[in-house]
Amino acid sequence: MNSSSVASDLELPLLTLSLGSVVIALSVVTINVIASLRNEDGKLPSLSFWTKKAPAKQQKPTTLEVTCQVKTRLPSEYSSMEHSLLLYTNNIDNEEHLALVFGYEVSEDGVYSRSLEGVREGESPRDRAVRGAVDAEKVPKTSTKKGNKDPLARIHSCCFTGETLGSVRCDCREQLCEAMKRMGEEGRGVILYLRQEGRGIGLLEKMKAYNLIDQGYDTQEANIQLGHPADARSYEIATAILQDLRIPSVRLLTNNPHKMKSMAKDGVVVSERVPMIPASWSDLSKGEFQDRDEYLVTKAQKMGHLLDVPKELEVFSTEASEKKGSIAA
Ligand SMILES: Nc1nc2c(ncn2[C@@H]2O[C@H](COP(=O)(O)OP(=O)(O)OP(=O)(O)O)[C@@H](O)[C@H]2O)c(=O)[nH]1
Repeated sequence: MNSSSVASDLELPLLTLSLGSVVIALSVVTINVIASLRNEDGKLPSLSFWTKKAPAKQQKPTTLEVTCQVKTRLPSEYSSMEHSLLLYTNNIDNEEHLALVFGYEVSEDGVYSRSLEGVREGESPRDRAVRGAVDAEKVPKTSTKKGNKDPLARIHSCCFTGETLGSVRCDCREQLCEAMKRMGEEGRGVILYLRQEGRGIGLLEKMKAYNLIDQGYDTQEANIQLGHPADARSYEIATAILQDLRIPSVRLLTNNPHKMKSMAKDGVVVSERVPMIPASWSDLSKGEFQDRDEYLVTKAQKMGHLLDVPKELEVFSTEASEKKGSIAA
């Protein structure tokens, strides 16, 4: 027997041995994997589990798109003029944001929604009427820039407690009514009614914030105590809606400088800021204050709102911290 035949005699059992170990190792791994897949009742997952594809990663769209889905005429007791209520959807959030347009007009230089009035394939005249669009042949083919005074605009975040329930913890209802009244008087204007309850933190968290306010925190501190930013809103949807409405430039009804900066950044010109001064602040001599006065003082003194605080209300800047002190103790 030569040395090479001894080597080949040894190689075969060694190879068989290693293949055997690999097979055993693979079986142990398979048994463990199957065991880990069993449900609590010991059964293996159904066929759909094995055939299900991994969920595609949700890509956030890079370009914001807003679409007006429907428009309707709305006479309101808050204004001398009826307005058009437009409901928008978008590709960034699932909210139905709204625009209240005073002086909606489908004409070459009018304010109207491009996305609503645009001709959609296969739709009948009735379909157009149901979603509130004019007859397709009435939509202008060209457009010219309006030369008139810029329309009033307001970006308004919704407030269920103030607007629906009449809460006086804030001035939201007064601001909405005032904006509608002024736009009715001018015969033009647009309110962008954004579904951003509680400065973007939602009703549940806003109600918790109210309880903290009742314990002595102010409106800004309450948000922060709950782990939220003082203001969680952004306004790019408002700008996109204005662009859809062919409004390049506005007179913005606001005391909030962040809204103005945001408009300008996204390409809408704010040619003028029209302040919103609470009606009750014109005469505080009776010394009758409401919760919202303290709220507005905080906005002016801590959140950058452009409001001159009357001297009668300066008491609120120190009172809150004293109350908090007593809670901490
Ligand atoms: N988190 C929180 N939200 C509040 C409180 N009070 C009112 N809000 C919300 O604040 C928002 C008020 O929005 P706006 O009136 O549009 O905004 P603003 O920042 O006051 O700016 P201008 O009114 O334009 O000057 C609404 O979403 C309300 O629900 C509060 O104490 N805490």
